[in-house]
Amino acid sequence: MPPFGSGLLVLTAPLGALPRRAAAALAAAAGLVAGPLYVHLQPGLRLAAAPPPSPAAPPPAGPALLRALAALYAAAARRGMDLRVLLGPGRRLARPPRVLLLPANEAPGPPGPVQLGLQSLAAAAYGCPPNLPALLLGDPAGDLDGDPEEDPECDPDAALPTFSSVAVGGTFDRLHGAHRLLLSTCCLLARDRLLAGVADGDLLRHKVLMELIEPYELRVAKLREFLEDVKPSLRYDIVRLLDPYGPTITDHDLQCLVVSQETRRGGEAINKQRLEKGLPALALHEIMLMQDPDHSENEEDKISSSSLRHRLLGTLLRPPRQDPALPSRPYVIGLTGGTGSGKTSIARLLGRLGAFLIDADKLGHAVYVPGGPAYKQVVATFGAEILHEDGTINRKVLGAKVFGNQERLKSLTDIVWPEIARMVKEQIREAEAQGKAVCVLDAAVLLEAGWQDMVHEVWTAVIPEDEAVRRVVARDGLSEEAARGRLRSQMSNRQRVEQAQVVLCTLWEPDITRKQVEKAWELLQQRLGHDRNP
Ligand SMILES: CC(=O)SCCNC(=O)CCNC(=O)[C@H](O)C(C)(C)COP(=O)(O)OP(=O)(O)OC[C@H]1O[C@@H](n2cnc3c(N)ncnc32)[C@H](O)[C@@H]1OP(=O)(O)O
Repeated sequence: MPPFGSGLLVLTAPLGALPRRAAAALAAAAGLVAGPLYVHLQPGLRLAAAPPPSPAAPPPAGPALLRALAALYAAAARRGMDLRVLLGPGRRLARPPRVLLLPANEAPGPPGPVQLGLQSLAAAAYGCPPNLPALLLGDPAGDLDGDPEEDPECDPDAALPTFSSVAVGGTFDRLHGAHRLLLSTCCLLARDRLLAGVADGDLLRHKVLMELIEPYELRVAKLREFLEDVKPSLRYDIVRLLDPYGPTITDHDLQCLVVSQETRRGGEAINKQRLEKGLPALALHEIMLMQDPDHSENEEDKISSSSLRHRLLGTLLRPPRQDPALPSRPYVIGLTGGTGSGKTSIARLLGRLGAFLIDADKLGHAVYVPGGPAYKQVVATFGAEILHEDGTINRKVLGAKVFGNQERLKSLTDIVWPEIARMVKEQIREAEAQGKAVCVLDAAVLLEAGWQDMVHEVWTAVIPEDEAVRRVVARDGLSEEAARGRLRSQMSNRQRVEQAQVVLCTLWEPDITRKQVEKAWELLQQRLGHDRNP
C-alpha cells in the first residue's frame, strides 16, 4: 500500500513534452500515493531559483494543454489512479496533499533548495502546510525534468474559445479518465459557470450492467469534488437528468454544449428544440473519445464506464458479513438471481471447480412429493385441483395459481420454506462430513426468504429483464406476460446487487461466464487463504 493518502505532483516540463513523459511521471508517483494525486502544471518553472518560486496562472487553454491533459488522464486510467490536474489555484483542495512530488534527478541527501522551493510553491498555491515531505522522483534517464523540446504539431498560440456558461451531460459513473478529460475541457471552455446534467432514472434503463451504476448521490458528490478541486473559480450547477434534454432547452444563459462523437446528434436535437423555443443555438464543442489500450475482447475500445462495471463482475464488492453464530466450515455461498438469470449454469461451473452444490429449487420440489413434509398442507391449502391423477402435485397448475398473486405465493412459501431450510442445513452438514470447504446454495429467492443468516456471502446473477423474459419464454414455454409476472413477483436486480458480495452476469457467450466464475472462485480462494482445490 503506497504510504501517502494524497499527493501533489508538480510538473515543470514544457507541455509539448508531457505526452511522452506522462506515463513515467505517474508510474513513479503511483508507488507513493494511494488516494487522489493532484497535478500542478507550471512549464519552465525553476524551483531552486531565488527568490522562492511563486505559482503562475495555469498554462494557456490550447491544444498543447489538451494533449498534455489527455496523456496524463490516459496514463492515470491505466493505473486506476484518481488524478486531478489543477487548472487554477484557489481555495484548499478537498483532500489536502500529504506529500509533494517532483520528477527530477538529484543526489540523495538532506532537503535542498528544490525541495524548499516545492514546499513554498505548494503553500502559496494551495495552502499546504510549509513542512510537507517533498520528494524528488529520480529517473535514471534524467528524462522527467524540464526539457525545452516542444511538440512541433502544437501551435502554441491556438487558444480554445471560451464561453460564459457551458453545459455537459453524462452518467458519470466511476469518474474515469475520459470523464476527467471531458470535464477539464468544460472547465477550460467556461469562464463563469458549468451546468452538468447527471443521468438517472429511465435514462439508465438500457445501460449495460446498470445495476452496478453508482447511486446518483455518490456520482454527484464525486463529480462536484473533482470540479471544485480542478477549477474552484467556476460556479457548478449539477442537476438530475431524467430525459436527454434537461435544462439545456430552457436555459437562456447557456452558450456552449460539450459533446463527443457519440452524443453530437443529441446536441443537434437540443439545438433544434432551442430554436423552436426562440432560444439561440448552442455552440457544440466536440471532444475526442479516449481510447482504452487495455480493453479486453468483449469490451469497447474507448474508455467507458460499462467496461469498468464489467471488470467488477466476480470481484468482492463489499466485505462479507461477519456472523459468529455461523460455523466457519464449510464456507457457504448463497447464489441467487431472478428467474432466467443463469444462476444454475453458474452453480454448475462452481460445482466443477470443487464446490458442494445444494439446489434449493430441487429441495423445494422434494418437500411436497406424496409423503413429503409439506405435501398434506399444500394440498389442504390449494385444493385437490393441483393434483395429478396419481396424487402428485402438478407444479404447473400450482405455479399458475401462485405466481402473480402475492398472497397465495406467501401461503405456499410459509409452508415450504421452513422445510426447505431444514433440508438445506442437512446438506451443509453432509458437505462438512465429505470434507468440502465451500458449499454453494443455489436459491432463487434466498433474499426474499431471509436466508442471509445461513450463508457467509451472497453472490447474485443479474440479467436485463427483457433477456430474462426471452429465456423464460423459450425454456418454460410461458407467455411473455406470464414470464414478466413471474419476474415481477421477485426482487429487482438492483435490490439483489445492493445485498450481494459478488455479482455475475450471463448475458454474453458461455466462455465469458466461465471466465467470470473462475475469477470469482480464484478470488474466493484467496479470501479463504486456500490453494485452488478445496
Ligand atoms: C428460498 C429459496 O430460494 S427456495 C427455492 C425456491 N422455491 C420456493 O420458493 C418454493 C415455492 N416455489 C415452488 O414450489 C415452485 O417454484 C412452484 C410450484 C411455484 C412452480 O414450480 P415449477 O413450475 O416447477 O417452477 P420452478 O420450481 O422450476 O421455478 C420456476 C421459477 O420460479 C421462480 N420461483 C420459485 N419459487 C419462487 C418464489 N417463491 N417466488 C418467486 N419466484 C419463485 C424461480 O426463480 C424459478 O426460476 P429459475 O429456475 O429460473 O430460477
